[in-house]
Amino acid sequence: MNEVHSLMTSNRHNIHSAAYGPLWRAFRRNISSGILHSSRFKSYNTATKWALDVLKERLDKEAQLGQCHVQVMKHLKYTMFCLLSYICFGDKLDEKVIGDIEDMERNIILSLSRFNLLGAFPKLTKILMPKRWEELHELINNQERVFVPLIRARKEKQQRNDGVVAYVDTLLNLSVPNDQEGGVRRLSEKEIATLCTEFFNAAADTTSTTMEWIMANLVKNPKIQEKLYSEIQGVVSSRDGGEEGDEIKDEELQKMKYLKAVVLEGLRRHPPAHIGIPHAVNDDVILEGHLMPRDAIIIFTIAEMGWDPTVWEDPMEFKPERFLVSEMDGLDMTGTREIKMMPFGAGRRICPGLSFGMHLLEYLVANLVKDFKWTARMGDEVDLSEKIELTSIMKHPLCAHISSRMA
Ligand code: HEM
Repeated sequence: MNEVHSLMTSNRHNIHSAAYGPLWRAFRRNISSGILHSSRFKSYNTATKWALDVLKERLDKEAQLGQCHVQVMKHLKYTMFCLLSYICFGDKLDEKVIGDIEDMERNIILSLSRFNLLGAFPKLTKILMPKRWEELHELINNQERVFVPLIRARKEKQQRNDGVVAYVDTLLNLSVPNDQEGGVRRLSEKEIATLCTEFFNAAADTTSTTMEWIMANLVKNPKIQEKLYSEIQGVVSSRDGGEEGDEIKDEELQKMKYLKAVVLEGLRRHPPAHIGIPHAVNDDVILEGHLMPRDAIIIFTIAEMGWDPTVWEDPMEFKPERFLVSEMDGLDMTGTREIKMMPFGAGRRICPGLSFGMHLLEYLVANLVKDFKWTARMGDEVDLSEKIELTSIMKHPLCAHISSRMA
């Protein structure tokens, strides 16, 4: 792995990198059919419930301090880091450690594009840009300083068999082809640290950004929020007397068609990635009469697909009802049958976190709407202008007024 890949493996102008392929493929398989497969969701119940409690507590606290106004995004981000660190290392981490991971990942994201040139021309840039190389090494050292102790602690716990399967366990057990000597080998601690960064960066921003957009639209459209709340109440009030807890559970989420429609509409109207990660064509392909030459770089315009007026009526409006009509039943988001929208990409490189991402969005939206009424601040309009960072974020972050529904 070269130094630039040591920050994020998918930071690719290495799309063609044969040397990198096997490790990346093993990582993908490990996520989609292993740690984040839908059969595992139940085993994350403790983690998701904990993250939800942290989120509600933080929202409550800020609301009490600031006349019920909350800056939503910072809490969503922190919540995602709580949840992902639990899944990654198999336990609740301290606030300080979670904060360190969040800061470190943010620094990496913000500076990643500065290192593309180093990866493309390492020899030349080592002479011409020594400061930038120093900066890169500093980020890599920091990544290892934060993650390696956590990886080692997890390794020890794994030996004591605590009954939890953490993401890091699956990486410690992973075998990848050994390029130099043939056969297979285990991942080094440094490689595992890089894959942890990949995991946090792929999952935290995408999910929290989408959550913020959905909540902003629910604030802007009180009727949609009330319709969703009615659905939630309907499901919750039909609980058997014996059912415990006030949190909405997986089985209950399955019964909520309008909730799913709200989440899908959020992903269609505000996909966090406006364009996909660049892909390359393996061989010459003729597509609808156009030649795509071998090695051509292809970038899918994800947002434009979801806004196509020939496919979607009033595409720029937020209308979850469009997903309730029969033609939308079983909408294919994997690109296997058709592509109407592809917020998670499509085909072989589709997001391996699709099912988990959808599950999380439904779980968080349902529970936040069940417990709080979300409204705009007095005299304030929710502004849905966008700004592109790593993902497409709200130019004016959502600041909402919340009030407890229990009162
Ligand atoms: C709202 C939630 C999410 C959205 C909208 C989303 C979207 C995407 C998109 C558009 C891609 C690029 C696909 C392509 O190259 O064609 C991607 C890749 C990826 N996503 Fe997600 N994602 C989400 C959540 C997650 C989660 C929870 C994880 C868990 C770790 C995850 C892990 C990844 C990884 C590892 C890749 C790179 C896959 C590869 O290059 O082969 N994502 N995601």
